[in-house]
Amino acid sequence: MSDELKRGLEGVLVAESELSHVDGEVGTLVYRGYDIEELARDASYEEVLYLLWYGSLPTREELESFATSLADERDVDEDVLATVRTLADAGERPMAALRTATSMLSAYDDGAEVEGREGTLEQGARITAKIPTVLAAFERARQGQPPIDPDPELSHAGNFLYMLTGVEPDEVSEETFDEALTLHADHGLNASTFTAMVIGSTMADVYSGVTGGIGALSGSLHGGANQDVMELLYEIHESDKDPVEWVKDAREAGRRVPGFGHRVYKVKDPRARILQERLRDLAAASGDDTWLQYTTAIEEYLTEEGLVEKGIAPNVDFYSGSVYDSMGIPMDLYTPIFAMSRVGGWVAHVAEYQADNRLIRPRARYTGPDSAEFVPIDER
Ligand SMILES: CC(=O)SCCNC(=O)CCNC(=O)[C@H](O)C(C)(C)COP(=O)(O)OP(=O)(O)OC[C@H]1O[C@@H](n2cnc3c(N)ncnc32)[C@H](O)[C@@H]1OP(=O)(O)O
Ligand SMILES: O=C([O-])CC(=O)C(=O)O
Repeated sequence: MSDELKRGLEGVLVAESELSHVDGEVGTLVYRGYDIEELARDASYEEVLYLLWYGSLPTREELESFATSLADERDVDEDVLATVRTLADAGERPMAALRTATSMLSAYDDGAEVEGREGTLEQGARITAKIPTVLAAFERARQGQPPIDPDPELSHAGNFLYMLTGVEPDEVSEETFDEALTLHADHGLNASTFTAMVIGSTMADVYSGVTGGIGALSGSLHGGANQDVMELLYEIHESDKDPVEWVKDAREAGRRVPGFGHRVYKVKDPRARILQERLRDLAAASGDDTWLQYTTAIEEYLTEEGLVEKGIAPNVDFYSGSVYDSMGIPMDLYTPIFAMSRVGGWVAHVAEYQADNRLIRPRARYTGPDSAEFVPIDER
């Protein structure tokens, strides 16, 4: 047994997976061998889910049947919607509300019809289908509005935007959002996926794994950074400072730049590259390139400063927020939207891991005292 301490489990190999591969030196990401750029451009989120869950890209017929069965699961029980309203009234943060509501969904799931991998995928599909409904209902409740019923005729991406606003999205918004969902669907053993896997490795149900995954994703070192980036951009905007000056000051004050740095990527994240392109398209279409200017200026400055050379480059969270903001989506929904996509990866990894399961249980080096004399409470 090796006694080498690997803080943060950096580089530790704990499983084999066919699902996705991140090449951090070159800056590529593939899902089951398919390059993320191609999938983002040419495949829908539903196709990507099918690929991750069932192992191959679907035929047209398979996709139609899969997308229909997913859309049929979008309705959420009235009790869960009532809880969502209660949470909104209490001022709960959307990511925490999503965590609570996702956990509650299990009370209204009669269980999988089959056992094992297929059962995990069956329940995982229900969770994946219902998360957008929960999230949109939460946002509507915060605005004092009733929820909008899901429309089974719309795509996963299109239906979410519709439930948020009550207006069917235009083609560009739907496609851009669908692309963002594809980009966020899976990413090796990131912290939230590992969390879901650890939970799954005890043979707990997939609701527990997904609920844990949401919790892990919410933190500022992981998915929470997309909201932090947008808050930073607004802070800069409202300060009337030049973005580069602002970042200089922040760095001098010892602040990390959210949306930069990654455990695996030592070069720019390919998803950041694609999202930056989408931001460019959205800015050209709207005539407002404020966020594009700010983010590009910050990236250029940090590149000149040698940060990128040191391997601290833009990650997916650096550009996603500006894309969502350009689509009029509130800032604190960005991380829940990440979860709405990543649930596909969590479910896929739990199903894959449980098929050849071994309890995940590492160890810590004990650094406490060897022995201590117990003193009864009244004598301390
Ligand atoms: C979807 C995702 O989860 S993508 C990641 C989203 N998170 C963020 O964007 C938050 C900002 N980034 C970070 O905090 C980090 O880069 C992490 C947590 C993502 C990865 O970090 P780790 O692999 O654990 O690296 P670690 O935290 O040890 O940092 C290594 C060095 O890079 C520096 N560094 C890392 N990220 C940044 C950053 N964003 N800004 C400035 N310096 C940074 C650290 O200060 C450290 O420098 P040092 O060795 O001189 O002390
Ligand atoms: O892989 C990671 O550590 C974080 C990340 O980019 C993701 O989860 O998408």
